[in-house]
Amino acid sequence: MERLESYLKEHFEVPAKNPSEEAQRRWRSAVGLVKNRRRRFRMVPDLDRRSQDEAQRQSVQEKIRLALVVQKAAITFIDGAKHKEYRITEDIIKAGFSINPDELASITSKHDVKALKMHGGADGISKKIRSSFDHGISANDLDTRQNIYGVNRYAEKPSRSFWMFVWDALQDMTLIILMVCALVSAVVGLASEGWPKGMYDGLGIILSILLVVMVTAISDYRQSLQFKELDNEKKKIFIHVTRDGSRQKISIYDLAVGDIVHLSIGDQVPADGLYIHGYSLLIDESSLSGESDPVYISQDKPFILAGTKVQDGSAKMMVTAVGMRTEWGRLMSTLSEGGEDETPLQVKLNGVATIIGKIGLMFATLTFVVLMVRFLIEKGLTVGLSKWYSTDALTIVNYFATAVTIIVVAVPEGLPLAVTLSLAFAMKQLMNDKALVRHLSACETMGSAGTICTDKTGTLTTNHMVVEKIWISEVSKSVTSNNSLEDLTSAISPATLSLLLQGIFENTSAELVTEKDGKQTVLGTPTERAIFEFGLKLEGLDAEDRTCTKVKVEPFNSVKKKMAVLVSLQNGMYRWFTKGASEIIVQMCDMMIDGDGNSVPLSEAQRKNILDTINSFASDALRTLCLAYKEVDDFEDDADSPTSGFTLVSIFGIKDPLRPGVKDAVKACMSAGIIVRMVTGDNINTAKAIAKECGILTDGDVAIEGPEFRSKSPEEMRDIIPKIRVMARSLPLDKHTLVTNLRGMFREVVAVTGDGTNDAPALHEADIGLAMGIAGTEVAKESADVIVLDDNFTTIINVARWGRAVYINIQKFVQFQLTVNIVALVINFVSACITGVGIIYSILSPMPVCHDHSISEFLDIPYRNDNILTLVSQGVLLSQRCNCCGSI
Ligand SMILES: Nc1ncnc2c1ncn2[C@@H]1O[C@H](COP(=O)(O)OP(=O)(O)OP(=O)(O)O)[C@@H](O)[C@H]1O
Ligand SMILES: [Ca+2]
Repeated sequence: MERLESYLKEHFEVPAKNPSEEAQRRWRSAVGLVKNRRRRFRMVPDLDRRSQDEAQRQSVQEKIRLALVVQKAAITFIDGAKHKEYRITEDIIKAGFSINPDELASITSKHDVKALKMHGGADGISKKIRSSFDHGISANDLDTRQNIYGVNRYAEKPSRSFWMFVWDALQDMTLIILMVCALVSAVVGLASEGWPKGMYDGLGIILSILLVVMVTAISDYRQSLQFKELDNEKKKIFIHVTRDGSRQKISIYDLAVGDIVHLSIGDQVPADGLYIHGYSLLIDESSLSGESDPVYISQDKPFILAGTKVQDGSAKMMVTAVGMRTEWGRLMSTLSEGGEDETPLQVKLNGVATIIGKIGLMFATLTFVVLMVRFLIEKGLTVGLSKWYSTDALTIVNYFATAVTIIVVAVPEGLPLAVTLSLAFAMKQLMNDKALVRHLSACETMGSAGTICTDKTGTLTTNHMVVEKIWISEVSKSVTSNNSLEDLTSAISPATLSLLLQGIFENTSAELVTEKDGKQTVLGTPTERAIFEFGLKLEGLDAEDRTCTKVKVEPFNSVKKKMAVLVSLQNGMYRWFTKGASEIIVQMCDMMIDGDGNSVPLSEAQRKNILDTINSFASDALRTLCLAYKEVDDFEDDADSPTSGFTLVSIFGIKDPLRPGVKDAVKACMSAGIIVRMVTGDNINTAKAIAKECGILTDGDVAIEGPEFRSKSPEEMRDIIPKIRVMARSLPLDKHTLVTNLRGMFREVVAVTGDGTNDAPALHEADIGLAMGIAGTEVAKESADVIVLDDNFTTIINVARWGRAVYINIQKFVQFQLTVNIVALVINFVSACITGVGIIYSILSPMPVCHDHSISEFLDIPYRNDNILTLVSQGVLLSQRCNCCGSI
């Protein structure tokens, strides 16, 4: 047993995530006896093909990179470069457009500034494609538009038909041998015993083979449909556009040339386009060109390519090319599906199948030898060995078939596939439970997770934020009802109020939009929406015209934890507004506004008072944000916003209630031995209050702030990490460090949740990365293994449950399958003298049984990372007790 164990360890062990190519090749070559390679390895990637694809992708990338660099150079230096002639066909004119689709596409893909100028810039082009920056396109002529300029889809490989699966199932070596046996048996039988009696044996074998083939093919086919469905689900991406004058969310597949797309941080650009308007838009082109330096996009360099990612900033873009007319489309269509990395369990079971297969082969040979010897002895004793009849040949063929049957029965080909089947089943169920599993192995790994590092905002809380308290010019007020709002407006001077409103409405990334049905809604992140809606409520009481223009915007990101805008005032001055994490903003302030709206120096007592107010808001589990401003005479174009000399305007306390069910989910985790840790960008007191509420933080646990955590030495980290339950004011990098250490120092299996672009490294590093489906950015989703569609912590627990369910069911399945195999083997061998050919056997056997009602119990079953070999021995024991034969 021990030797077997080390054999399995040596050859059949791969890490769950990003296995090395060497490990992947090793186990493949260690798999001996395989009856049907095509089927057995259907679910694992073809490594040669994968490296070919990778090479191809790199060469295409290199071409794009060169094209970009050379084109840029060519346009600057060779001015008179000849342009290809594009014709405007009848169809284009009839549809009311006046630019050729290929020409339009080439302007963006080749960064052709000259051609762009020739067509009158983005403005000129928008007229030629009947779009407008403010209204977008009209949805009425979408079809004509898509007819002429194409649809935003990439050429896909046709999916495999049912008959291809039948063909695959027929590639089984043992089945082929049996078919030959059947033919021989039929021919010889016909010759010696005549029609129809002589046919029976052969026909029997053929029918059984057909049955096995059909059952196999049907199950494989159904599974492939299921995977396809999940695959389509993965590709569903939505994006904001302006169409018919209103902002709406559409699938990227419905995007058409002329659409005005709103891009924000973390988005993947869905089509080629021209930049119209925006703020510090930074684009990461590495997915396309391999070039790792991000580029700033502006009016002078307005070309944005599909497949690139928005690293910072926000912008509006007009689509100029979609689908296969973009470089990205071409790149995507050259790639075949590389295949999903195999899961550790799959690999291990391949090892087990190999061992059993070898035993089976031994038994088969032995059986054949025993049968032959017996036959020869009997023959020698009766008719003598010199006389041979055709019935003898028939007997030998039948013996041979029996031996082959033993192999059919003994090699548990279904074992590795059962993992896939079981995981696929769990994936489907999880899909209904609002978790989209992107990688099969995640489901399996999740079952063994020992730690979950979770976000706070939106995961533990509902993300429906409302401003509940405000502090302004030294008065702190609760503002949940209309009365209290009136109280507020009467307590502060009009000048103060107008400053507050300006700060709210200028310094925001939220937007008031009119939807298709004429309703007005506020778009933006929940925090932004809360403050904006609060502003709207206030404004209703005191309508104020806002007469300043935005000059510069520094969008919010979770590293800086603040955002800033610069507005120009009517008196020729400029004013910076900033808002963000309370402690950070307060540090930047040395003044505050008083009741009359004047800026007065901040005394130490007042500063202390302010910090106390922040803490008291935070202890009520409110999210705190500060708003401040600073007036300046002038500004530099590429300088960042100032970091000192601000005047504090107000502190907001925003309520974000706990999600229902989170408390129970945390409890369930605890009793299952999974530790929940909260890693949040929010204030430590807010974090602590929420953590206590949902049971994550109890007495004796540690809550720490990101900066303090960062400054710890490795030894101190080793001490403190197991105790950390809450990490507040963390940077995305802190999350990454925590995960790396938990995995490295403590060998824990770590699940991590994340939503931001900056969370991507931690999601990637974790054993299981879970991205938020609603609040999460495309970049985060791409690095994750599971997408939590409803952003709910309870869903994460369901993933863990299913992970365990899968493991436990596979345990059961292994036991069952081995019992069947071993019993069949023994019976076949023992009854070697009887030439019965029975091959009615397949993975008909247990479709892993996990029903909804039982799933909740799985977390209660203590998780044991049992060695598969323990299972094998259990299986053997079980088979000794079992006196029924399931297969013959
Ligand atoms: N739009 C915004 N403008 C300015 N400041 C903001 C904005 N959104 C959040 N903040 C501030 O930045 C802080 C950190 O936000 P961050 O996105 O890093 O984490 P989070 O989303 O609050 O927490 P979690 O990591 O739990 O989701 C918040 O606590 C808040 O004070
Ligand atoms: Ca976050």
